[in-house]
Amino acid sequence: MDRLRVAFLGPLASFSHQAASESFGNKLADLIPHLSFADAFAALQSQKADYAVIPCENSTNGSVVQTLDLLADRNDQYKDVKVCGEYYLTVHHCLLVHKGSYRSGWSGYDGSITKLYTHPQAWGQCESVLSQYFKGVERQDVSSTSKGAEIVSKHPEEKAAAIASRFAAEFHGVDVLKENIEDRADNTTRFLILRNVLAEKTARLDLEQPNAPTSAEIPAHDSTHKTLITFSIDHSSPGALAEALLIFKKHGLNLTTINTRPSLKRAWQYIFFVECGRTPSDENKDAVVKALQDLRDVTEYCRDMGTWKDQLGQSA
Ligand SMILES: O=C(O)C(=O)C[C@]1(C(=O)O)C=C[C@@H](O)C=C1
Repeated sequence: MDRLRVAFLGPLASFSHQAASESFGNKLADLIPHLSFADAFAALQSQKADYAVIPCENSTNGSVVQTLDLLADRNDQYKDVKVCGEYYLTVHHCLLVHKGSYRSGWSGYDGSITKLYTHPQAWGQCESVLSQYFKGVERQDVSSTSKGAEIVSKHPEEKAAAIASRFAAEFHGVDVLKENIEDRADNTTRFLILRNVLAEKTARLDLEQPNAPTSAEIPAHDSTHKTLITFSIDHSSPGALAEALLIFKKHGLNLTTINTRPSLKRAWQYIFFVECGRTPSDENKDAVVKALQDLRDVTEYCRDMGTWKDQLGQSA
């Protein structure tokens, strides 16, 4: 069988790398780092990659809006990209400093760090430590947590630290000044596994997560398949959103999350991202197709973004 090409946000040792290697670890796969989520989407659309592993939400900090904006696909750039799986990664952040720069460790830390680097999504996962020890310290967004670690490794002259994983510290040869700086021990990021629907070999892959969080750790949804549908509505028509959401109920589809992003067509008009779940049965096997037919009557546009196995609580 051909090797699978899996795109993720690099450089190596990012959390996305970890999610990609864990979710495709038992397959013949080449993991290909990309500079941005947009680059990974573009590689998937142009079939330079068969899959992409992209973060979409974090249990502490909420939605990854950059990913939602790419899924919104306002300019029809990624029309063959669909979701085919999900992966939950427990995310532990560390404060990383240039090798040998703080020899007495966290207990001897003198408050001299003047700059912090990380991916924008990580700040909101570590607010307690940041507000307690790094008030007023400059925060520099970088393209990924591992990019932050790489910068710190290359700049001994800066009094800087990066927020990234222990794996990134080892990979980039920097020291861990403090570990587990995330606000919550159960800090988890959900990654979507995307595929190009035109790539033949992606149609058959079974993507089970053997180590998925169990229902004791995270409450499971009462469903085993999830579907993502994006749509926009005519906001001037009273009840248009309620009407659209009732269609999910009519077809026995349980709403699990709803997100919005600006449509960028008119101010205060939105694209809705609705995830719904169902336990597959003979009765509901056409539920998604029927719901999409009905939605087309009440929405301005709507798009089926794929169906995949719910991994929450599957290993319980
Ligand atoms: O910067 C990384 O290491 C990433 O893989 C991105 C990302 C994200 O966007 O959510 C992934 C997991 C963590 O939540 C923090 C950052």
